[in-house]
Amino acid sequence: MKPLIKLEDVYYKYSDQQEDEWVLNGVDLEVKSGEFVAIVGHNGSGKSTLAKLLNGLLIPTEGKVKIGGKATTNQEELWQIRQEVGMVFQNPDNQLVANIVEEDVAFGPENLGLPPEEIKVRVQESLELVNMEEFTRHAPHKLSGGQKQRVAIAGIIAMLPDCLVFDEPTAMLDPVGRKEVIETVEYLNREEGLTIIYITHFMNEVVNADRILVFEEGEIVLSGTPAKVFSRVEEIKELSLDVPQITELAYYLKDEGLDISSDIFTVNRLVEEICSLG
Ligand SMILES: Nc1ncnc2c1ncn2[C@@H]1O[C@H](COP(=O)(O)OP(=O)(O)OP(=O)(O)O)[C@@H](O)[C@H]1O
Repeated sequence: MKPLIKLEDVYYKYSDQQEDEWVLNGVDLEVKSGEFVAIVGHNGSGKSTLAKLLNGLLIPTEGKVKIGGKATTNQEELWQIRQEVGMVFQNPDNQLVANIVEEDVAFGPENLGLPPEEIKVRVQESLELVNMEEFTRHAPHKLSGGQKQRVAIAGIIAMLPDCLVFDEPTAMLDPVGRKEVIETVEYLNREEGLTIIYITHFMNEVVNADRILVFEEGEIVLSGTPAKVFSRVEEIKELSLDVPQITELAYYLKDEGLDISSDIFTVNRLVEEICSLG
């Protein structure tokens, strides 16, 4: 099966950068349809730039970005690519455009020129998918951060994309909002089969991803399942990143000689492992 997303030797630099100063430095990547891929890396490592390349907001300086076989460098296909790859950014306030939730979600489909009956169905279904159907007639500015972000997600999925790219969608939210958003993302991936690219600084948000890519200076320096990536505690720390606290605790307990697994992401699992030691 062809990958949904393919990056072929992608280099990127902004116009004000020096000749040899690459923000992305030869990135090769394939993402299959239905995969949940997390991207982590410290500030300035190129994550947001990569996100913007995925739906043609930016075009590679060198190399190619292909979505379902279509290259973002091909102007005629860009419109199609932008429908297939939906973007969700950090600040929900910047993504909400209307005064009533249902009008906000309808904005994208209306711009596609769809018939009103179809728009109505899409709005209803999208709000149900993010668990916000009770707020159809509410004013978006009166919602909590997590609720606003879920309305923003509904507005994107009403366009029926194949892939959702999240660029630090929980950075401005409190712990409750963060939980709401990550549960919604996981649900859309697991139950609706949407392909997810999820950029974050919070490692505990991506323990259920299929794959984690660690970025450093515009390159993928580490990749694999959460179990594989998080077991490299020292390497991750050298990159100024954190592993989930509970994984780190398990790592040091194991280092002290406790016979437990290295892929522990939850408190319950650590408790079980320790109790089973007898
Ligand atoms: N519009 C721009 N013009 C010039 N340079 C930029 C622009 N946007 C980003 N950069 C530079 O590109 C590099 C990568 O930035 P990018 O935002 O992709 O990193 P990031 O990993 O997403 O960082 P963060 O975690 O802080 O969001 C940084 O050095 C940044 O200063």
